[in-house]
Amino acid sequence: MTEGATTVAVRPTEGAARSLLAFRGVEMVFPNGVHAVDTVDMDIAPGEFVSLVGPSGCGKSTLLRIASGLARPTAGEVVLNTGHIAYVFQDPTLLPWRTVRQNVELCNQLKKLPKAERAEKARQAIEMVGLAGFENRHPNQLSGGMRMRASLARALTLEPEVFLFDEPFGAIDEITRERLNSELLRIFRTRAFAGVFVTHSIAEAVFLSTRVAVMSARPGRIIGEFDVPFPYPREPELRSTPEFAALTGEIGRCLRSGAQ
Ligand SMILES: Nc1ncnc2c1ncn2[C@@H]1O[C@H](COP(=O)(O)OP(=O)(O)OP(=O)(O)O)[C@@H](O)[C@H]1O
Repeated sequence: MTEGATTVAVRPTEGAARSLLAFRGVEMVFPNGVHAVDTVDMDIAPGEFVSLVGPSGCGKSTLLRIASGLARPTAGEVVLNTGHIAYVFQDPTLLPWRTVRQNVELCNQLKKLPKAERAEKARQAIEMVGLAGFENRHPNQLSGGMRMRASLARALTLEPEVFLFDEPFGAIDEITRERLNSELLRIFRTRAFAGVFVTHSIAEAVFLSTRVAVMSARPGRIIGEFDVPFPYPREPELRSTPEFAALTGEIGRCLRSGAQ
């Protein structure tokens, strides 16, 4: 499900250069004593697409949940300089009894937008994710990749300035995943949101991002940040260049050093 504008602290934007989303000393210890996240400081500026990679259970999803306001940190704070935030999960969470169009309209229906306006926003989002012609299908009539496109379209109708992705393509086959990566980049450049993307794939992180942040094993903290120098638009062939391999290798070494 996509989320509205709820978070720990929402402050008005004062200048274009400031961060849209900032983690300030964020720490998370669950009531059962699990220390999931240890002092994370990170800024995400407009135009940035930051991927988070780290060992399983290091607190990546927890950080996204905190950023979206779904969870409250036990120390520190998240500062969100926009009210427009959206979130997509690995599970597309579509309502099976609603068509693609009805699913994509859902958030704006809940926000009580006039019917014509929400229909137009849904039409644009469906077109943007390449689902035009499939509006009247139900989720069980779609492939996994198409369901994820529908989930993306639903989030896009919120016109997010900050877009959080929790491993959205993790359950999708390699070829479809690469195609969805390219399409997500096109949408990123058209809609100009700031992205935070959780993935287990270093190659996916490098292909998509302006920056990759590496987390240690639990309790997760940021142990390395890597700027990705490749200009956009990025073509799929980028993945087979020596420069791409060198950067993924460097990030892999950092990841292993913190994996314990
Ligand atoms: N509500 C909760 N109560 C207690 N422990 C939790 C809760 N939610 C998550 N955890 C634990 O916190 C740790 C971090 O979980 P989280 O889902 O954030 O990790 P992750 O890095 O996203 O993992 P993965 O890569 O496997 O998806 C895990 O050990 C998890 O079991």
